Amino acid sequence: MDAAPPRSSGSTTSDIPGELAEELAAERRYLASARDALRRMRERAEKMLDVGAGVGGDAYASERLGFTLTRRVAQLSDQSDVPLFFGRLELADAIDDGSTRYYVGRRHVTDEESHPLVLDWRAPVSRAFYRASPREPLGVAVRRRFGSSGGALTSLEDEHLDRGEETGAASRILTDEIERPRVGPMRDIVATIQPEQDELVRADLSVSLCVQGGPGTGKTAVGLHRAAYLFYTHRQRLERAGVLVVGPNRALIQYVSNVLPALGELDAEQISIDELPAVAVQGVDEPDVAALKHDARMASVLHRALWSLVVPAREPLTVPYGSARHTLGPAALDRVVEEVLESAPTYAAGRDRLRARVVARLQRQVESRHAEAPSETWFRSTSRSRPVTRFLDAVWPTVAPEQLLHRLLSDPAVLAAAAEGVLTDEEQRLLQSRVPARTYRRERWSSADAFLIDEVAGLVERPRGYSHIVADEAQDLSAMQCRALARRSVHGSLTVLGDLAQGTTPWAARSWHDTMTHLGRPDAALVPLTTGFRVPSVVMDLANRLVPELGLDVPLATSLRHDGSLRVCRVHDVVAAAVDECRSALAREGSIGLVAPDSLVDDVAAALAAAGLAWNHADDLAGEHPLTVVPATLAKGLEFDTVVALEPARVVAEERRGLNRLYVVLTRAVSDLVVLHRDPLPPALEEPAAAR
Ligand SMILES: Nc1ncnc2c1ncn2[C@@H]1O[C@H](COP(=O)(O)OP(=O)(O)OP(=O)(O)O)[C@@H](O)[C@H]1O
Repeated sequence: MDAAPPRSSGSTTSDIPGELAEELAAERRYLASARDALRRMRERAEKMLDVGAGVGGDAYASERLGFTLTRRVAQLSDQSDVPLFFGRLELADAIDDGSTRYYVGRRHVTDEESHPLVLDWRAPVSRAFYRASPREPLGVAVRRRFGSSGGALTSLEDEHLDRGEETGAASRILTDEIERPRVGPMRDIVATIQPEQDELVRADLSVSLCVQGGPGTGKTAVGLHRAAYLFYTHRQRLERAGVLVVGPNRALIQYVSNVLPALGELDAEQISIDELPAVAVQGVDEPDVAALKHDARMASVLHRALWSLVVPAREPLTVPYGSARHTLGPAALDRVVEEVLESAPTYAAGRDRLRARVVARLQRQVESRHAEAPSETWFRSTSRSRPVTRFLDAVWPTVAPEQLLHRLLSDPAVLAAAAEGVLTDEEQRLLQSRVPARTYRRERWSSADAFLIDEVAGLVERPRGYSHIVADEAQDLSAMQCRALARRSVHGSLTVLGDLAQGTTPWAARSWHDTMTHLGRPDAALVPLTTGFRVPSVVMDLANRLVPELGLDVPLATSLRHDGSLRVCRVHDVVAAAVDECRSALAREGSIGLVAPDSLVDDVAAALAAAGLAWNHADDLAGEHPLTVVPATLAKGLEFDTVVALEPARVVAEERRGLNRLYVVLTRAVSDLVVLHRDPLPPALEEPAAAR
């Protein structure tokens, strides 16, 4: 089919032909009326909140009602910087009478008679806005997209799918959106979600996904929008058990944490992976030790160490009943222990079950010998009695997870018993190479220890679960971290996002199958994303030269962006040149990231201060300055209009996976990348020098 060029209003109103200008004016009036309607919806909700607060009833019910209404009011708040809708659908069968038009926006807006004025982007009808094409129009005759600025409509683009028109990636509105300067935290992409992204966003809750996508292909955006979509579609279930979004560090979480609230979703928990275990981290492991502690084999060692605490009974258990005594011998007690073990409880539940069953046996003894049922009081006091507790402490002792790990890391015999056949002698020595604190309470736990403690805690008691978990930058997760996530996944519904080429931890995945196995979803669909929305082609081409060196099987990302610039400059004084570059970038609009090898950050900071330039730290992206100084190890997931990247060879040299780190560093720029170096470049970046 020959595609006619779609009708478009251009990006400003002044150059719009008369007919389109009139249509734009009509759309603006519609937007104003939708805003009024939203205001009235909010006023009604506020009134209900006032009334709700005065309603009697029990405290819990009124608290729930207050909570629900407060959230409803918050969800109905209008964002003045974005229009209420960004699209319009005209359905094919209704085009003659013009009645079936749907505006697609960030949330439902209805008039007083409950007629829809704007449909939520997640509603089933809205799906066609993202997916319809001339080949598969999904009932759509005309799709209209709106461009906007500061909350006002500034342009529109029509595609007559019924006439074979399709703008696709050439849409001016899409291009404007991806090329806009980045200011402040990450924004939602609801207006321009692409069909292959939409397919992931709308995947059912029962489906777990593993998305392998190159830098800037929208993985983080897809994960967050999927969470928002699932909240909408399975509201009750997700609000009950919750949604967890996990990222690699606080800086990235802070950068993305506004997206869900801006979409009206206030209930997702967003944390960095290190915040998952409830353990204060104060210590640091040597890299070899950390890698070993993150190894999946540690799960077997810990499992064995914990369950080896359950031992055969040595003594009989005797309890009084009036003046009589009732006893269970070791063999009878061991039979009960066996029964409980067979029921595969958690460690803590097993102890409780053992207590209950042993006392039940004693109760039956009483019944048969005294021909009477002991009272409820006898049952309760016997359950808590010293002989029963002493028996449990000997046979199924309580243990704090920290205590168990401390024992393992400090007592060679304990470790040897638990690690036999699993860890080599050398590895066992490595695990005990740090001088332990005298008691477990004084131990300075490392981040890796925290996940070991979490593993034990998960064997002792099931942790709080979530209906859905989104794991970003998942290529960096260790086996033990994956397991920590898996045990919090109530139904196993996961969105796993990452890029093997950006793996920088010593335990980073080399294949998704391993990661998904540790996450408990070995069969999850692996979906590639390869269209980049952040990094301009010229920059992507440079970064892609590193990929063959990484020895990984990943598809290369291509960029939708053909703007932007790249300069690679050899300079005498990298720090001084960086200050100059930042100064001139500060004269332009947009954010600037000065990304330096970690060892150079102090020098850079001192030079910027001496030059009178102010900047944010990488973990404070909400800071007031356009310039942020980013150690290379914190660059992951972030983006800046201009990136000034220093000393690539040093970035490579400072870590085991330095090449992967450099790949991350080189793919942070939205528009311009300036690479400054004095040391020779890593060979992969040396030639061809055409881009210089
Ligand atoms: N469909 C889209 N429309 C507009 N912008 C988009 C779209 N998809 C992604 N983007 C933008 O592209 C940028 C990169 O997206 P995102 O950070 O989600 O990518 P990523 O794959 O997670 O990147 P990385 O691998 O570097 O972490 C963001 O600014 C995001 O808003």
